[in-house]
Amino acid sequence: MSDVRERIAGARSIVVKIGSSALTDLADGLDTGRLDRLADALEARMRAGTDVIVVSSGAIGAGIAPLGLKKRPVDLATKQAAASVGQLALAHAWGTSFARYGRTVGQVLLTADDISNRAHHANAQRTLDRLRSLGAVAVVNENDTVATTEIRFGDNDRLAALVAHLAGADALVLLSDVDGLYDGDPRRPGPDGRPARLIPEVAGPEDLDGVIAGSGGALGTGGMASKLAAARLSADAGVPVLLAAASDAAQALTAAAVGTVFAARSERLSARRFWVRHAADARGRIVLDAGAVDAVARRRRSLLAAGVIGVDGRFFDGDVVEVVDADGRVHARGVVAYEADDVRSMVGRSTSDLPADLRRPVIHADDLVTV
Ligand SMILES: Nc1ncnc2c1ncn2[C@@H]1O[C@H](COP(=O)(O)OP(=O)(O)O)[C@@H](O)[C@H]1O
Ligand SMILES: N[C@@H](CCC(=O)OP(=O)(O)O)C(=O)O
Repeated sequence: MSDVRERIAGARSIVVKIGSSALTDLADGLDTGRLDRLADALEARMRAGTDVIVVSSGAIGAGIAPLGLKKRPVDLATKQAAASVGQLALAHAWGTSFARYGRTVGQVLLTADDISNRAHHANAQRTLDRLRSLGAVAVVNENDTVATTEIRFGDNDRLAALVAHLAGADALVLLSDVDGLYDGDPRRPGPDGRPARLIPEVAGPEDLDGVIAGSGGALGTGGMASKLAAARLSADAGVPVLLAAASDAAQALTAAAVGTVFAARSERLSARRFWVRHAADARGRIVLDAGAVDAVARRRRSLLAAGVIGVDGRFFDGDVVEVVDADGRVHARGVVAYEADDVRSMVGRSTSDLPADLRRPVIHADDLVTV
């Protein structure tokens, strides 16, 4: 067995994320039979000595039928209403299912802000840790009712990867309705007519060359692209990932011998660079000319005012901003040294033209992380 699979099979603490499609269907809502089988596999892993945190999607999917809706809502307010109805059913179902084993469940609802805000982050960490030490299983979901478009994780794959980082987990398991990563959307044949092929192991970004990550099903949110982004985030945090079908949960959670595994980086990104790249909300954008993009993204230089051609948003020194090219493509994120209006006054000027208090780089190389 590969080292990565061994690491996941032997992990002392894991985060297991379960997608909407594994727990709900459009017509009948929450499927408690499937949820029970997942709880069986999770309980078995806990009894084998592993700490488990569950990230469960499915609130919106579980709220559709009770509200008399015919399909997954697309507007934010109806999604939030469905999530508020469905979350109650979802948490109750997890509670009832684990009660078969005498196991208590704690509900933890988080937003993106809670992960980037230091105080909230510490509180969430403490709650998860205490639930674990009390023998209860945390069931996490996004706090959909208060999350707005700006602060939404957008998908629970990313939330799960951030929770794995926050909890210092040794592995992340993503359980979906697909049995792994394919080189193209498995629902469609590729351009040459052949069926998509399963990729058993992703050792690094080069293994993703040519892979087409398609959209999700009728109930899922992010599709394969959000799982790949979550796998990359986890790799940076030093956490290996297993992507498998929820119907294979028992095998996935014992020998990890199914699905696709993603190796972690051998050296995890420092906490600060990880935060800049993945966790912090960007407060604005700085637009660069082509020379500055090359200097910053390829040659890892500090960003100087001379290469800046535009500034978007209101931000202050110390905030995280996106560094984009003239077409809006994001190349890096960084901690900006000035507030937005100061950067606006510096656009295109060489350092020697600037007043003495504006001569530091707009973003120092140590504070820049490519994306
Ligand atoms: N390259 C790919 N490999 C595997 N699945 C893919 C790929 N591209 C698109 N998909 C689709 O992504 C879906 C899983 O994403 P999603 O529906 O968001 O799942 P979940 O609800 O578990 O988060 C699968 O049903 C699959 O059809
Ligand atoms: N918080 C939402 C999560 C939506 C979501 O990310 O779904 P999925 O892509 O199935 O993991 C819900 O519970 O419906």
